[in-house]
Amino acid sequence: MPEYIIVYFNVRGRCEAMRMPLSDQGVDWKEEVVTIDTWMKGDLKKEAVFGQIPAFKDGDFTLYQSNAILRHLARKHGLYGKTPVEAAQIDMVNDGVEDFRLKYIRLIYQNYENGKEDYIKALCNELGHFERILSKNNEGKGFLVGDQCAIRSYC
Ligand SMILES: CCCCC[C@H](O)/C=C/[C@H]1[C@@H](SC[C@H](NC(=O)CC[C@H](N)C(=O)O)C(=O)NCC(=O)O)CC(=O)[C@@H]1C/C=C\CCCC(=O)O
Repeated sequence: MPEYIIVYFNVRGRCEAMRMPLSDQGVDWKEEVVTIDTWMKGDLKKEAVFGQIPAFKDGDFTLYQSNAILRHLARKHGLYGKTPVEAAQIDMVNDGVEDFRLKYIRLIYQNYENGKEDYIKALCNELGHFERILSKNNEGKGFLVGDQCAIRSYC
């Protein structure tokens, strides 16, 4: 029985960034897929610390906030760099991805028809930030930071 359970809607959304490292590291997990109807009943929302999912169950421990879940997995599975500086660099990239994700979510949920053209135009610049970070590590031949995979190397 896997010790990890991801509780989330039936979308990639905020959980694909967990699924890829777990899969690549050969770590098993179970999915508890939440339907909209179940969510609208309100029990799960009431139970959620901030009224939202994903939730991540690690044995008897349940964690909310997707970025906290990623950092938890990074610490547990050696994906958080070798030094405090490398961990801080990984946090910086994770926060950069969060900024990028929020722009995507605003586009999807608030401004799709009027915003999609500008969003696509800005994509090269947005992704360029991450390319420049990669290029600075071992002339782009390395990982995000240091000389090993990190939790944010996957997306
Ligand atoms: C009744 C509303 C159902 C919404 C389901 C829908 O699939 C939404 C998904 C998008 C949300 S995640 C769901 C949201 N949780 C959070 O925003 C958590 C934020 C927290 N800071 C964290 O964990 O980091 C939530 O619980 N909504 C319900 C509520 O009552 O508030 C944000 C996304 O990224 C999800 C997907 C967006 C687009 C889907 C595109 C296709 C894909 O990625 O597969």
